[in-house]
Amino acid sequence: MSSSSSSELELEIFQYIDGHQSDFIKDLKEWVAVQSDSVQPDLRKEVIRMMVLAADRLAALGATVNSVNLGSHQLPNGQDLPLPPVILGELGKDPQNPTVCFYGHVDVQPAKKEDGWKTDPYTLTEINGNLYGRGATDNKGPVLAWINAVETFRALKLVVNFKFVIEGMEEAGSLGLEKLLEEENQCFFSDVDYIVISDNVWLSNKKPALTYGSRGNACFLVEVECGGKDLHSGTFGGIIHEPLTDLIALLDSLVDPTGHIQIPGIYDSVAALTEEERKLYESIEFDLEEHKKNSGVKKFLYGTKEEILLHLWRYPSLSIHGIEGAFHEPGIKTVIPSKVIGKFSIRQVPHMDLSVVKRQVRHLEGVFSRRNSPNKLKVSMPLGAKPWLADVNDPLYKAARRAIKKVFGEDPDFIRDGSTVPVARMFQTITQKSVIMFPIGAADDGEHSQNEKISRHNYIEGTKVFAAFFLEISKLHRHLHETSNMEIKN
Ligand SMILES: NCC(=O)N[C@@H](Cc1c[nH]cn1)C(=O)O
Ligand SMILES: [Zn+2]
Ligand SMILES: [Zn+2]
Repeated sequence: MSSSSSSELELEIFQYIDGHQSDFIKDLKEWVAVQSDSVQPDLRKEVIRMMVLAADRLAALGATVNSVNLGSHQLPNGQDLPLPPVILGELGKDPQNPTVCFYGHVDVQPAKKEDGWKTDPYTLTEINGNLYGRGATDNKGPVLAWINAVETFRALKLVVNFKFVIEGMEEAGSLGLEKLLEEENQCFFSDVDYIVISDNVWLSNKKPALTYGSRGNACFLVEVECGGKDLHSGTFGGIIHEPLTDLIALLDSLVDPTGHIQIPGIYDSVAALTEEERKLYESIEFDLEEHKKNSGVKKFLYGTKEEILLHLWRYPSLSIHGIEGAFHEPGIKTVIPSKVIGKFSIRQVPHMDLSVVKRQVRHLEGVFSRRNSPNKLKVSMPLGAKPWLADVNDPLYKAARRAIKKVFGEDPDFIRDGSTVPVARMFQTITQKSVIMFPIGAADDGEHSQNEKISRHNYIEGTKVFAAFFLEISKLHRHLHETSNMEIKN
């Protein structure tokens, strides 16, 4: 394809996308309306309903769709729960075209209006150019932006063969996905050239970014139990070892007020910071004040841009997420809970090893034994995801960078991400294909938070950037093949 016909095609595609904005937003509204929360067991049927909607959307594109049943999983309380199917889709089989596999997830984090949302989390609401709703940016918006970009091409001409992996358990750690990828490695993935994940967000509110690394995560449960029933604190308070008091002491032993993890040995295998890498951090544009404003907090643990980025991207962090069984509703209930479960996670970085971290967390047993408590302690790691790091010299990054420059008029930031997309490392290890993370959401989108949003601008321009990427990767792929064929002939 000549460059003039390619830019004509581009123009035609961009016009199509601009002309179909309201259809694309209508699609997102329909998806956001599904409470596909993979974290809360009683909403699992909604996740499964969401998978049907996503499969139907791909089928309407003309893709072949296979909804793969992953069976079920067991909750800590012993209850068996069905896993949502993973969708494997395929569109186009032209051997001249590169095959790009897209991954996205259509499950969401929990959301309730009472958590402090200004609008109903499951009703996509546009205010001042922002589309508010749970999943708007994480990750339903980007998944639909990709699908709509493909749709635009289908209406014109396919320059890429597409494959899709859409899952519904990402927010709960991508249960069952690794086994499926291993099983499909020689089949579904055999002819895939490139893998694109569009999840997470830019580093800034306005400047686009490409992500080349993400942290992993090890999630822990700490259960402390006394007897079989809750007790009156007037009748038993002062004469028993209370499970919640034990648990608070255990949780308090994990991290100090400076954010330093107190678990002995936890930093031992963290990759050493090279001078070259330190310099890289110095050159990254990052607005600390903007980031602070996005978070709503008054002060960060670190005062410089370099320290903040290092601690987000390439050092582990420990967060405490909640306590099951502890009375959390408004009002006063003078009870001693009999069983409480603390939840925390440790974000993993290269070269930490999940099994070593699991062993190191046994530090809690030592803390517990020093309390001489007769209560029962159980520590488990129900979930572990490894960190991911890609090579930015891969053609995928070149094509994505060109597409961003074309649509947004500037070069992207090259960033790592502090959060976890478990499939990134799985794809890399199992398929050995090139993987890119190509976010379209902005830093102030509020992933996992109240009032999550994607701006209309990012959603629509993000659709264009994906379309421009299809053209760029097809050009680059052809060029790479022509040069390698020439080298073989010579
Ligand atoms: N948008 C990616 C994301 O938010 N991923 C989750 C995945 C996860 C990690 N541990 C449990 N779930 C994240 O919290 O990073
Ligand atoms: Zn996500
Ligand atoms: Zn998420």
